Amino acid sequence: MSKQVKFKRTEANGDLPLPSYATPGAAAMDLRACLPDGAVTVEPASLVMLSIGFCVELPQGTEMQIRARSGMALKRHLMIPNAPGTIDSDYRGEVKVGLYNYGTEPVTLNHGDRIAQAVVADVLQVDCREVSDLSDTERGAGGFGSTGVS
Ligand SMILES: O=c1ccn([C@H]2C[C@H](O)[C@@H](COP(=O)(O)OP(=O)(O)OP(=O)(O)O)O2)c(=O)[nH]1
Ligand SMILES: [Mg+2]
Repeated sequence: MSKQVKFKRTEANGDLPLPSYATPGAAAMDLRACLPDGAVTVEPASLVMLSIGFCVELPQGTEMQIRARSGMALKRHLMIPNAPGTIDSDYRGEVKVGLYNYGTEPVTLNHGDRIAQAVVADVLQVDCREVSDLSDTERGAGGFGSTGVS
């Protein structure tokens, strides 16, 4: 059985449907903008924080990742600066999406527009232990392109 995520509607959200998966195989559920005043315009080089109209309760051991929808990011020039946004399993506040307009034109968003998508994923919370030596590997300390380009 799939895990359950609880959504609590905010006072400002009278009508938005629950986030949902657009297709049976979708990895992420779409999140809509809750804009009680109807619309918001994001000016170039400006950031808006939009509510999705719900608070969430995630199962312990999971997180929600707030990711850009490709069309929003690549065609409408609205990116999520803190991508992926992290929703902790113990967070009970309103889920918000930050959108930054990196284009040159203002972008208007309307109430109910699908502004982002959310993946719920398992997470490991580990014990952090300090040591004086780490195990040897073929890579060692090589990184940042050390294995070549092509
Ligand atoms: O895009 C986001 C990112 C975060 N949050 C909420 C849920 C998350 O559980 C909480 C804290 O987020 P994060 O850990 O990324 O922020 P922080 O700067 O580390 O703040 P804190 O000290 O509260 O953890 O803020 C959102 O609503 N949207
Ligand atoms: Mg944090």
